Amino acid sequence: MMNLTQLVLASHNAGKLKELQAMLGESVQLRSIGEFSQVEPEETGLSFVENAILKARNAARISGLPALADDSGLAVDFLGGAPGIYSARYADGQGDAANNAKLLDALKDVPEAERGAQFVCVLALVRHADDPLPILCEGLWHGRILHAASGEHGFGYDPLFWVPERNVSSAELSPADKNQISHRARAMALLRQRLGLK
Ligand SMILES: O=P(O)(O)OP(=O)(O)OP(=O)(O)OC[C@H]1O[C@@H](n2cnc3c(O)ncnc32)[C@H](O)[C@@H]1O
Ligand SMILES: [Mg+2]
Repeated sequence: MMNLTQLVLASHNAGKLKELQAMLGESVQLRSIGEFSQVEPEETGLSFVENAILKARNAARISGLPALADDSGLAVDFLGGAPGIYSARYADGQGDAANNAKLLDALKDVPEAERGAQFVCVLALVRHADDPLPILCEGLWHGRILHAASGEHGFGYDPLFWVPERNVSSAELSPADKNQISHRARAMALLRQRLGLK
């Protein structure tokens, strides 16, 4: 179908690169789009799917390689699904710590039973910039938002995301464990199937 020994990852997020490369193993080498350009495309889509496709096309255009994009985020029930596709920009671009502080504040007096949330991941793979048939795979991960940060692993909202099936925060999971059960792991398992890998 396509030469999959090398793919460019359409992401400037080092945490995603690490997780996705670990999931793919050695048969596929992921090259960061950062090798080709430091300019991040504007994420103008209204859905994870649209933003993933937009990022993948942009990276394929810049690199000349097939491109994989990951658009992900945290959808909090009490906030009607926010921050959702705006998760990275929740605190106006001030970064992970500010995003987490804003989320804790928004849920300050919200009781346990109403703190449900899900991580969402959409992976988009395009063979070239104008690919009319991108491969799309999604994964969800259900959990709850903690009252305080806990754990040192992972990135982003991991310290605030309680994982019911393990009784720890997702930042307390080992990287290998997170990569077995996360939203990204589920999306990647589907992608591997679609590509006939493994
Ligand atoms: O767009 P790229 O360059 O890939 O990098 P990004 O960090 O901007 O990525 P997104 O636009 O997809 O935004 C995802 C947001 O959701 C958060 N997020 C996604 N997956 C996560 C995970 O596994 N653990 C913790 N936070 C996660 C992440 O920290 C960002 O704030
Ligand atoms: Mg982004």
